[in-house]
Amino acid sequence: MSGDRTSTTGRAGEGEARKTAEGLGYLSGFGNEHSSEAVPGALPHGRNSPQRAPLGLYAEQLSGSAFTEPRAHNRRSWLYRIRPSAAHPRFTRVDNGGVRTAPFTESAPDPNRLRWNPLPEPAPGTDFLAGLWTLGGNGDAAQRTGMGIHLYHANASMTGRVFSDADGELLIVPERGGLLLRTEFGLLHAEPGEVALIPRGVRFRVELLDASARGYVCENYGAPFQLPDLGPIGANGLANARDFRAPVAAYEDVEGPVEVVNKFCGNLWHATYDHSPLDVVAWHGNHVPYVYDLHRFNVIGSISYDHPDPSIFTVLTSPSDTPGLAGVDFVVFAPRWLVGEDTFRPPYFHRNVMSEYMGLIEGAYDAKAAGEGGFVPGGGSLHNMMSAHGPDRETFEKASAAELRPQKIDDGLAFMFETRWPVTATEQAAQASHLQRGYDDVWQGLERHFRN
Ligand SMILES: O=C(O)Cc1cc(O)ccc1O
Ligand SMILES: [Fe+2]
Repeated sequence: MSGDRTSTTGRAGEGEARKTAEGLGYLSGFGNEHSSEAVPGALPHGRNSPQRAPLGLYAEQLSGSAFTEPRAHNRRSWLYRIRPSAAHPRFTRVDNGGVRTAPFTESAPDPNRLRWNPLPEPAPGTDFLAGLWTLGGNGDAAQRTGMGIHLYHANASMTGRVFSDADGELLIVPERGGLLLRTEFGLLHAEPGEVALIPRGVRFRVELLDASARGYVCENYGAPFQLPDLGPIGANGLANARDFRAPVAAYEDVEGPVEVVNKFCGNLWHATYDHSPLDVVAWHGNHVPYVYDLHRFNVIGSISYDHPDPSIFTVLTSPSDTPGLAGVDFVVFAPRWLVGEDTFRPPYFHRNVMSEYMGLIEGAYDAKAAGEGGFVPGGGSLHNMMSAHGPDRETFEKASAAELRPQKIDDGLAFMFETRWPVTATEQAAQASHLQRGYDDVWQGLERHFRN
């Protein structure tokens, strides 16, 4: 793909960005050593940092792991750009808007089950960054542990500004409205049902492909997401590595003021550059943005009896220092067949040492009644460490009486951010008007059936 020389930022709803998003080229594979050049000859061969980089470009390394981390976890990319990133003026603080960062100390961690409706309509002219709203999280961004859970609701493209997050990588889960992500590495297109990942520190701009856009973001402060081990599942299955797509190089050669907003240790800082930092003409490496279509997930489940634990639905995992204990797992509940014999098929009643934030991308979820005031697309639930939850009354009654024929669950797409540390809600989330204050009621009226 040739260099995208000019910035076509476009207004929300304009066809321009969608046209650009269609037919984008991609590089396939997870964690690969990719390479890409927007102009032939821009990528040096045989070395990373020649005395003079090709075409008068500057060579720059972007490290996503310590230099010394084991090869299997080492992440870095080499960027060949019009100006080095170092050529920038001083950053100064700007208002954090709705963005909050760990440690989350504004409110006490709450053992109650919490559920929210979707974010309210934003004011006209709200872009992705202005529309980011933090629900809560855990850990400590400066210690590089834990995560932030955000939602976004935007009705304008980012124009004249780009964003980067030093605190963590961003897993963007669109629920409504397509996104065109212009990154230092090239362009990514993410529709609802797909997810996009922007690595720590990578500059990007979000353009809307529809009049508005809504979704979820997991800001992972910890180790970069990786594919889970498959163990006895074997060499294939769950999210297959080849279905992850990285962009091909595309650059902007824009001289003129561009606002760069940098999230650093919980605060937003900005500087006005005299050029666009999306000026990378070629790159190679494995610290790269990517998109993944959740419909490609190979769902594995029980073909005999019982409801398996949802760890088999793990798309990506961010390991912590303890093997098997994730800082955060990204889990998807994708269309699948249920065939279990003599089995209560929806999610079971449970209390979990892990904490679970769930969102809904489309349709309904099989443990919860759908519809207004329930678990709806764009809404979310938080079931913190050891809080008792599971099917609501209506689901329990139906599933206990259902005839156990093979059943296709294909009316929804839900996901979970599951984490080893309790999630503390922000003050704005704890007080939000869109918090469902009667959520506990869904488990009221579960009748006593005991006979002795
Ligand atoms: O609470 C939830 O709905 C998530 C979940 C799903 C499942 O199938 C089993 C356990 C679990 O926590
Ligand atoms: Fe659960």
